[in-house]
Formats: sequence, C-alpha cells, structure tokens
Amino acid sequence: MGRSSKDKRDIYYRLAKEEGWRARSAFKLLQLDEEFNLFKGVRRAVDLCAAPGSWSQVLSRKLRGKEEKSEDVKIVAVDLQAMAPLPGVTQIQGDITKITTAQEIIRHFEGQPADLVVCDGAPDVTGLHDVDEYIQAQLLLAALNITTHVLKPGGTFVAKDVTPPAEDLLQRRDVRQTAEQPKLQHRGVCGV
Ligand SMILES: C[S@@+](CC[C@H](N)C(=O)[O-])C[C@H]1O[C@@H](n2cnc3c(N)ncnc32)[C@H](O)[C@@H]1O
Repeated sequence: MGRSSKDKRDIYYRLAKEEGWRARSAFKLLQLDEEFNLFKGVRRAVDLCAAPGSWSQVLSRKLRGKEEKSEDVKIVAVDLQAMAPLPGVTQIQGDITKITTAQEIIRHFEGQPADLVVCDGAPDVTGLHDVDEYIQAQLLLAALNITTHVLKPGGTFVAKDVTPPAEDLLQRRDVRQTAEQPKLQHRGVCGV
C-alpha cells in the first residue's frame, strides 16, 4: 500500500481535511497547547519552517480569534517555500540558516520582541543517518539563534525532532526544556 493511501486512513489526515487545516501537523501544536497552554497571553509569534502553513493557521486562529482586526497581533512565518496567504500572517520566503533571512526576521521584532517562537523544520532527507542528523541539528541551531534575538525573556520556544546533540545544545544555552511527545507523532521539545 502506497504512502498516500496509508495517510488517507490516518484519523488526523481526515480530521485536518474536515477542519480546514493545511496539514495534519496542526494537531501537534494544538496538543502542545492543551498540555502547556502555549498561547496564553501570546500576541507576537514567529513560525519558522512554516509551509504549507498549518501551524501558522493555528497561530492565526488562536491569536486573532474571531476579530477581523487584531492590531497588536503579529505573526511572522518563514519557509524556503512560498505559502498561500493567511489572515494576519506576514510571510518571508527564505532559508532560516542564512544570515539575511535571520536579519529580516529580527527586523520585524525590533523594539517589541516575540512571545512565542515555533519551529517545525524538516530538511530533505539524504538517507545517510549521520548527515541527516547533522542537517537537522543545524536547522535547530539556526532556529535557536534567531530565537535568542527575537524572543522576550521568559518567552516560549517550541521545536521538533531534537537529536541528542541538539538536546545538549539547548542545555548549554541554558534553555529550560521539556521533552514532549504529541499524540500525533514526532519527538519534540518545548523550551520555556
Ligand atoms: C514539516 S514541514 C512544516 C509543516 C508546517 N509546520 C505546517 O504545519 O504546515 C517542514 C518545513 O521545513 C522547511 N524547511 C526546511 N529547511 C528549511 C530552511 N533551512 N529554512 C526554512 N525552511 C526550511 C521545509 O521547506 C518544509 O516546508
């Protein structure tokens, strides 16, 4: 049975279609919110590696609610790939490991730092375990570097797929961390 047939049987795949989420991964963020109350008091957020945009959809719905205009809400979404527009979400197409992309993100939060940074980054896999682990760790390092510039003290950083070296990295950066396994899939870390 092909991958897409398998996916179609997946309860979260069907639920995402029904509820209008762009990807089933929306439920990972919603589950983390149930567990950690992630969005409480959050008005400014960054979504790193955001395409096709289901986490940005969650942020848009949770932070803006039903209000047509939420002047104080700011959501910046970044990905290598272009994304279809979302209400209240500013999009940047770029590579988060590049200094120019990092600078562009940082510019959006100068003066008023973000309350929340999320990163669901997944590089293309090469099939070579060590290489893939290294690239994944580099992506997390890039996300963490950007976070140190845009996140307010006491803000929340959420990232997925942390390899053992990257966990060490978070500890070295003195980030308080909680390992969490959303019901949907993927090992993740929520640093607060
Ligand atoms: C699993 S998808 C993210 C799904 C997204 N959270 C959602 O809910 O729709 C992983 C994304 O990471 C992006 N990505 C991988 N490496 C990146 C990089 N260096 N800079 C920016 N985005 C990257 C990919 O383009 C891909 O869209």
